[in-house]
Amino acid sequence: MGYGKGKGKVRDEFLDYCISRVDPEDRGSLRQNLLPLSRLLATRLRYKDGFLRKMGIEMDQEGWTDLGQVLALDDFSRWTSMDVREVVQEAPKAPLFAACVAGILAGYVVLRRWWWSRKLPPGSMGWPLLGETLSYVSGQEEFIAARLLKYGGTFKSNVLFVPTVFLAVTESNAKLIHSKRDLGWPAHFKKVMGETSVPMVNDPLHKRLRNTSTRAFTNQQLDLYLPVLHKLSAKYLKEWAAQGTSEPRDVYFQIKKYAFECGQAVILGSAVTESELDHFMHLFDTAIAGLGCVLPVDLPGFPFHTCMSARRQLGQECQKVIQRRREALQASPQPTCMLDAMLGSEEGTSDHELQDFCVSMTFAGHDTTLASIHTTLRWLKQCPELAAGLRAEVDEIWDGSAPITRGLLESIPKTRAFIQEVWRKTPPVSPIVRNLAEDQEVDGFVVPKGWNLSYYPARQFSKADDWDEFRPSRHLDEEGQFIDSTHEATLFESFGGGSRMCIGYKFARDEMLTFLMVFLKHYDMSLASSTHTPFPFNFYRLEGSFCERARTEGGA
Ligand code: HEM
Repeated sequence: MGYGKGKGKVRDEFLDYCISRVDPEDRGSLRQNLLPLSRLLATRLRYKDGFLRKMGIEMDQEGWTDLGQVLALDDFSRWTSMDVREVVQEAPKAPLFAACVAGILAGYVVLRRWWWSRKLPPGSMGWPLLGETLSYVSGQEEFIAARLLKYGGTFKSNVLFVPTVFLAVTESNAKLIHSKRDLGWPAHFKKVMGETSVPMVNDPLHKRLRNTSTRAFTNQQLDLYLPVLHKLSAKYLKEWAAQGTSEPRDVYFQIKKYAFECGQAVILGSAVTESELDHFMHLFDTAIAGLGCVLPVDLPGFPFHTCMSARRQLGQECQKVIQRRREALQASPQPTCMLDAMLGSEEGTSDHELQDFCVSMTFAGHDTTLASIHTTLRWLKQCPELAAGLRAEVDEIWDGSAPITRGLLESIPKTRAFIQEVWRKTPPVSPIVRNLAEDQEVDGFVVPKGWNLSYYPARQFSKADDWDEFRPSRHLDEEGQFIDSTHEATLFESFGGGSRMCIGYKFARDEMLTFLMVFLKHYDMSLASSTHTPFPFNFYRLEGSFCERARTEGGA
């Protein structure tokens, strides 16, 4: 019997033979000892030197020999159970076991790498761990467009510490990414945002929570929010204009507070007081900083602990509001805010889920609109002729004091087209991402389970004509009616798509339109500078000051 041949057979023969040689009462324990040993060694055993010499078996320098030699020995049949036990005791079980496992694992890793490297799209994975993250965060659009061009379409990279395949901009790839449902956020994101928050969870929890949350975004609910948005736009713009100075200043925090209050008033209701609002904003900002913690350890002394303490407090504050809204709904069942719509849900949403709803909607809705308002004002100031056209459109349909209604928002197609062009040209969130729950074939490549797929109709790869031109009229038809491109996935992907599409996109549009109507009707801004900030939200940060429109244009 040759060395290395018929290992299974050799093993079985050896085992059976040994067993047949020992006392019947010893057989159970001998089998127990021999089985793992023979499985691991297959055809090789290590013998005590003296024993092997006595048997006349040759060894290599390290004291190994061939089991075939042992079985071929004539006098093997004369081995006693003691001889067999000696063999068993001398066999080096543990080191060999470890060596075998390590060898198998190393082989597996090498083979898997080799196999995937043949199937993966082209591209560079960058530095170990860091990948190409730095180039990515310094300009996602440029990063993606440059590589789509270089690799002729779909390419791989490693960004934000996750191996990622960026998809070529095609209808089929847009469909593919929209058909995927899973997001692969780091575990600490979930702690910060809430274990039951819609943007963090995957199916089946995602499906249930998302279904319940859509109650807050029905057309009927959205109409309820318009007076709140109108009131807050009027209040803040008036305040900013009153503070107006000839000295330009960073308007980021002014606009942030406006966007935050709009979110809170619509999510939690107008019962939130001014001091509660400031407290909420502080807690919220401290908690959200946890997303960027490199060491997400929730123990005293770690920065993440401070963030999580704020997050726990935020949950408690939300709970107080939930209680208040419950009582208010008992007195008058008419819903006034998103939380009311959730409380009216028949599907039994727990208080914990309600708290996470409030936090996650604030997160998803407030920085995105904050970024959009900055960028809209920047484009307005860049394009004075377009701005004049929009003012004329608003002047024509609104006296500046009547309530802003759905009807009014729908009669300003140029303004709607303007906002859509702002979102096409400078999308606040980009690109959209899904995590793969199983291996996926894409454009003839295979992307392994656990990787991210990313899709973004960047620059010249967008299907927009003259993609670099800021031209709102592209969103108007021949009769001047607004063309909604929200679902045109090769042109416009600012709100994503499929079962994870932005749940608040209609509300975001209402907020932008309401703000813009009040601004265009009554106010103006002198812009000193605008600085492009690509990450984490893509927008232009502004320096300037607000003033009443009459001062620059001689009256509206
Ligand atoms: C200009 C404003 C906004 C932009 C550009 C924006 C953009 C996005 C994008 C790109 C996504 C991911 C979509 C996908 O992966 O397919 C998303 C998801 C989401 N957005 Fe928005 N969003 C905005 C405003 C809002 C507002 C105001 C709310 C709520 C009040 C909101 C709530 C959400 C939620 C809950 C998700 C997660 C949906 C899910 O995972 O099922 N967003 N948003």
